[in-house]
Amino acid sequence: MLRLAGLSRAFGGLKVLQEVNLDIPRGGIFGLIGPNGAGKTTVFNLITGLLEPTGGRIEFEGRPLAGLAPHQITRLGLARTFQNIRLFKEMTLLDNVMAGLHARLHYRMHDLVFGTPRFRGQERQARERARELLSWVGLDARLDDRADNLSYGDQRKLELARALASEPKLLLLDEPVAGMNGGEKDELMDEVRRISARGYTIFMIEHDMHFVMNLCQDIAVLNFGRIIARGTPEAIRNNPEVIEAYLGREDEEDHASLPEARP
Ligand SMILES: Nc1ncnc2c1ncn2[C@@H]1O[C@H](COP(=O)(O)OP(=O)(O)OP(=O)(O)O)[C@@H](O)[C@H]1O
Repeated sequence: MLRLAGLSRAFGGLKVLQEVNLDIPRGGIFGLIGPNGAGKTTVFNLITGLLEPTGGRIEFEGRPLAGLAPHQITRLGLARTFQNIRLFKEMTLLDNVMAGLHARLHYRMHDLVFGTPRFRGQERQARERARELLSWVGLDARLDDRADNLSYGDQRKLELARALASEPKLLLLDEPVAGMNGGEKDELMDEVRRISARGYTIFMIEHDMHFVMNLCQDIAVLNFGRIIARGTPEAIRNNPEVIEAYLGREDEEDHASLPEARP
């Protein structure tokens, strides 16, 4: 579904990604892990058109993404959440998700200004869909709350609902459980599983090993801008090069081990 071929990116003399090759098949939940600064977010920024590669190419469903603007890439069916939450904080939950849906609506300025039946019909449908998406992440009881009244964990869930509003085929999640407590992580794990079961392909970057190892069937490891391993959670956990990448860095206190997945 998504192919990265010889993908490279440098910032000045700093080679952040070096000839990354990665094929992400349709369906399932794919994880990209790696120590801080390995280049993971840069991979997402290249895929979503926020950055241009300095080498190599990206194809989505066989179509090269080179030269496309981020909104054009979104229209092809690719959506993402960000490591640093980006919500409309003073707007309600419903309006935040509706904002994501508007990219897909088909009315003209005329319809909007005059409140035509076409406009009203589409708005009604959008509101229903927004409600449904909020229920997928367990926030449907708080439709009219302001986004900034949510806990940090719930703001992340709202971001996920908003990303789903663009009807993506592939959903990129950048550290979805960062800042969440244990209970929130477990809830999100169930919600991501259910979203995946609805037919969305999911590609996540995540530092929380328990979350990644339990959720992803297929994991790649990035270290210093190169893919050093790819495989099942079991294979990744036992890969000596991966263990070395994590254990070999003293600044990685919270990532210093690859814990066993809970059954
Ligand atoms: N716009 C930029 N300009 C210059 N350097 C950058 C830029 N974006 C990223 N970098 C550098 O590229 C390297 C990789 O960063 P990136 O954010 O992709 O890593 P990461 O694996 O996502 O890290 P983390 O797990 O900490 O989020 C870092 O050394 C970072 O400082």
